[in-house]
Amino acid sequence: MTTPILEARELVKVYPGGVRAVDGIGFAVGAAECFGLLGPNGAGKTTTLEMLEGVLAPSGGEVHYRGRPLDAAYREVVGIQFQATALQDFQRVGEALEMFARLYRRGADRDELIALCDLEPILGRDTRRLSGGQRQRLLLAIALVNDPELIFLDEPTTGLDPQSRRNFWRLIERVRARGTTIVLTTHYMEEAERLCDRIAIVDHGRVIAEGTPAALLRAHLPAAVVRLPAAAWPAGLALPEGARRVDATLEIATERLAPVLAELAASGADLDALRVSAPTLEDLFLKLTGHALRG
Ligand SMILES: Nc1ncnc2c1ncn2[C@@H]1O[C@H](COP(=O)(O)OP(=O)(O)OP(=O)(O)O)[C@@H](O)[C@H]1O
Repeated sequence: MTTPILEARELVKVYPGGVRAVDGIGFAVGAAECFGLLGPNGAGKTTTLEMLEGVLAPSGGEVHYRGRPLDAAYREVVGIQFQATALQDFQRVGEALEMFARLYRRGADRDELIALCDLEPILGRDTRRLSGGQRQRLLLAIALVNDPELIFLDEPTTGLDPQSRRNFWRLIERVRARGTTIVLTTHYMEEAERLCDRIAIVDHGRVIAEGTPAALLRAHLPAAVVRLPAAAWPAGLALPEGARRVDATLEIATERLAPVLAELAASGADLDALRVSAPTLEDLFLKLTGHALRG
């Protein structure tokens, strides 16, 4: 990791009524890094993010920015992607941008921001008449309006169709390429794998694993899983080493694919229905928690 810019230290949040939403979360985010909090609904991601943003007071622990506790100057250097409810009725896209820009001393170059977030074609559009993807682009531009060093995105693509989600990913990649530090929450493992340099997997208010997606997968799961219908395997022939039957499928988890494929080819088995897959963060989550990410 590069120099930490943001640190969560033993954060705890107990809501009135006793819900312990965050139960001792700690991690550090490097400058210019895209850091993801990945976890199922109710895991405590939003609560953690709001404490990092400085909008929710922790019940325990601290947030440090550049090595010091948060202070009044913090809101000038961070950008928060608000919910659509922050937009006012009878407001056009360009007007919304200007209204938010007036709240800060620092400001991004307006034309650059419009180009970055692809807002030119919809500047005159009523903010109530935007598609889901257009609304998210506007809310991202608003998060960037004070030219922040660090932005927070809470489930930025939830509810978007797959095409708009991919478009939004490209936009986040552009923002990251400019050197802006990004902290986001998501329950889409594909989003975390694609966008995040490092992730913390959160469950029941705690971090259960942290690292780069690739390192986490390498540490906990085989490099590849080969699957073949069990019926395709020649009767009487011993199963390949490491193979196990899962219902009507033969599964071989392996670190080295080539010898496994060579053995299968030599066996005379019908390989037409053979499938090779790389484990995903979803598999990892299932392995670490015993329950599915989307469940
Ligand atoms: N204002 C609140 N008062 C009481 N309990 C709350 C409050 N906000 C959240 N919670 C509870 O805290 C826990 C964590 O919620 P949180 O929204 O942080 O999780 P999350 O991982 O962001 O989930 P989601 O993806 O559904 O937003 C949940 O059990 C939730 O019901």
